[in-house]
Amino acid sequence: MCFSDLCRVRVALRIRPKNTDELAQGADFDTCVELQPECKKLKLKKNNWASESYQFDEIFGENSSQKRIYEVVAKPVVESVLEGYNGTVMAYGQTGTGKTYTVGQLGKEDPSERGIMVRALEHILSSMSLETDSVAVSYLQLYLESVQDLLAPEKTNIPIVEDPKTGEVSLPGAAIVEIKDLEHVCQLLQIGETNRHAANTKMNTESSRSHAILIIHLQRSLKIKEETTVSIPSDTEHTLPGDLPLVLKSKLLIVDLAGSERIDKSGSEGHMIEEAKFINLSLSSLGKCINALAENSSHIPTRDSKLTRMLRDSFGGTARTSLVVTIGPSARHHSETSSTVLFGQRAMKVVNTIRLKEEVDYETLYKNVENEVDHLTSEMERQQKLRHREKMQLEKRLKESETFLNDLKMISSVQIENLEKEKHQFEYAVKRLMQELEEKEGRNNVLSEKIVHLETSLNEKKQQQLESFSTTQILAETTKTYEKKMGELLRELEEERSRSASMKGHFNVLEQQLSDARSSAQENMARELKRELSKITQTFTSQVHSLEEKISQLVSEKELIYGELKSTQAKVQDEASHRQSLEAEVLRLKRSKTDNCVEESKTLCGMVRSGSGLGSEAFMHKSGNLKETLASQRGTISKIFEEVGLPNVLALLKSEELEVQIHAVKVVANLAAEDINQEKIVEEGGLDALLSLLETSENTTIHRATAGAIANLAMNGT
Ligand SMILES: Nc1ncnc2c1ncn2[C@@H]1O[C@H](COP(=O)(O)OP(=O)(O)OP(=O)(O)O)[C@@H](O)[C@H]1O
Repeated sequence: MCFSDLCRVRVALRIRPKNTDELAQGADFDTCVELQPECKKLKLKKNNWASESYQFDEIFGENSSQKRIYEVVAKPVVESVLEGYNGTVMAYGQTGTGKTYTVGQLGKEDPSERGIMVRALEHILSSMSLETDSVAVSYLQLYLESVQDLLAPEKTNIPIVEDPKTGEVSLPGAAIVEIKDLEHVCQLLQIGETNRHAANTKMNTESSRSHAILIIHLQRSLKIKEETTVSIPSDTEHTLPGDLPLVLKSKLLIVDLAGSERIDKSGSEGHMIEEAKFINLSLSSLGKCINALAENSSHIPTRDSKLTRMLRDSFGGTARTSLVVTIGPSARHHSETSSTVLFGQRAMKVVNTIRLKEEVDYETLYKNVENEVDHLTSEMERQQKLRHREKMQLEKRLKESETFLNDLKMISSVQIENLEKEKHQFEYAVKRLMQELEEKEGRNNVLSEKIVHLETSLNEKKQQQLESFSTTQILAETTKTYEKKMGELLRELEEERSRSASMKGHFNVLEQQLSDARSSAQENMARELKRELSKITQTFTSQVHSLEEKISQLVSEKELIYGELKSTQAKVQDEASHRQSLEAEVLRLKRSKTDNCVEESKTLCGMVRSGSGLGSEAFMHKSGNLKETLASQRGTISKIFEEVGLPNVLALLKSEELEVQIHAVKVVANLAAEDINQEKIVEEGGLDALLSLLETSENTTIHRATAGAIANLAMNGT
């Protein structure tokens, strides 16, 4: 990428202050310059005859500071160099007029004395970043047409090479030292100054016989975007991928030319004359080139001297160029001053075509690519090693996994077999438990049925026992009544016996009377009495017989009742024991059922969730049913009682049909069980009816029911 611009060589004139030596030479120190600084014009005087005025870009008088000269002369060039253009700042003038002072003064003790070289580097360093940009210097001197390295004095005869295509001048072999900071700059310039060959001349003992050239190489980094088409010097277009390290390369030449004086004037002798010839050759060659450029000549004799070859770019080239021409004020040096002024005037006519050139930093690019290749190679090797290691590890793991898998398979097959066995065992156990459960359920059902049955029978037994107990009570009562009756009968018998005895006494009396009557002839009467007696006797005997029969009947009945009582008591006892055993059995069965249920629930826990729900619930249900039946019977009887009426029911006790009697007596017995009915039954003659039924009936059911009813009535307090 190139940008071109026309730029005239700028020329400033600097007038050195009056020299102390010159002043010492005479109070009439004559000057040859007439200065008009504000119009930047100078007139040269000779023998008080002033010549025409010469105009310069800037004229610095005796009191001009180093700083001012830098800012006017060098600063624009330095700024241009920082932008990427080449630049040149030169000092041209007679020996001792202050070229070195203007350009190379280090100003170690007084910074204000610093010349253009130090100030330019200071300016450049402050304007660049040394992280991305670089500043390097070469410090050379051209002495007797030989280029020497002031930073490496052993390097002499350094060739000057021109790029045939670009015209770029380079000095291969010259040291290029990268600058770190200003201190480093001063050190390098000091080294260069020390090494600069200086020959004593008559005019100036410290006069520079060589041309000193400081080359400052600048490289500033630029970045361009991807896929940018870049024109590169090989005239081929390349599309370079990625960010390219583009750079702006520029260089600044600061040249402190050797004195431009005439040989005879400088007083050079022998070796010195040779020096002066070469110096003048370079300078005259430079002057010729400038003349040719100023006259737009087609031929520029740059190849005539090494100086013009080195400065090829500075005049008529692509560099922005500033020239400081230095003159002394003394009239004695009028001709040198005049030639210097004319040199400057010609130089002002030279126009350069400054050109900005960006180029790919192939060195950096190469380094970057090389680094990238190194990095990629090492990364590739690392990756290969890593992959190899990973492969080895994976193979190892694969083997381990295979072994593990085989082991696992074996273990799994054994476990599967064991599990199969266990499964079969469990299935068998479950089946067995299910069977047991079913059996237990069956047993429970049977037990529940048994319980229900036993409950029913127990209730019946209870009822029977209750009835037996009532019968026993009735029998006891009846026995008591009979005993009482028997006592009464026995008393009657005793009375009869006593009456009989008294009758016997009376009979004896009568027999005595009879015998007396016999004796006294009252035989008729006796017969009468005898008949009467036999009647009485018969009556009595029959009465006695009947009584005795009654007694014997009562005794037999009593014995019968006793027997029945005993058998009833035995029955009651049996039934009581039977009931106890039944209750015990019921309890046992309940317990057994509860145990079975617990066992069932334990057995089926987590396997089969089921329950019969029978047993006690069923028993309760049955028991409830029984109670309900009794209650309903009682209700029915009460209904019959209310509807039929008690006298009618009692009348049925005397029915000739046994079934009717049985039902009637059961009704009465049930009624007699209720307290509220008892008095009514007695009032209605029920007790007598029951007693007569007990006497007359031979049916045991009637006996039992009647006895129960009598017992209930007998228990009534009232
Ligand atoms: N503007 C100035 N102010 C003060 N002193 C100056 C000035 N110019 C030159 N000098 C002094 O004059 C002397 C000669 O200067 P300088 O060496 O710079 O001349 P020169 O042109 O470089 O000579 P040569 O060509 O022989 O090297 C030095 O001592 C320098 O300090």
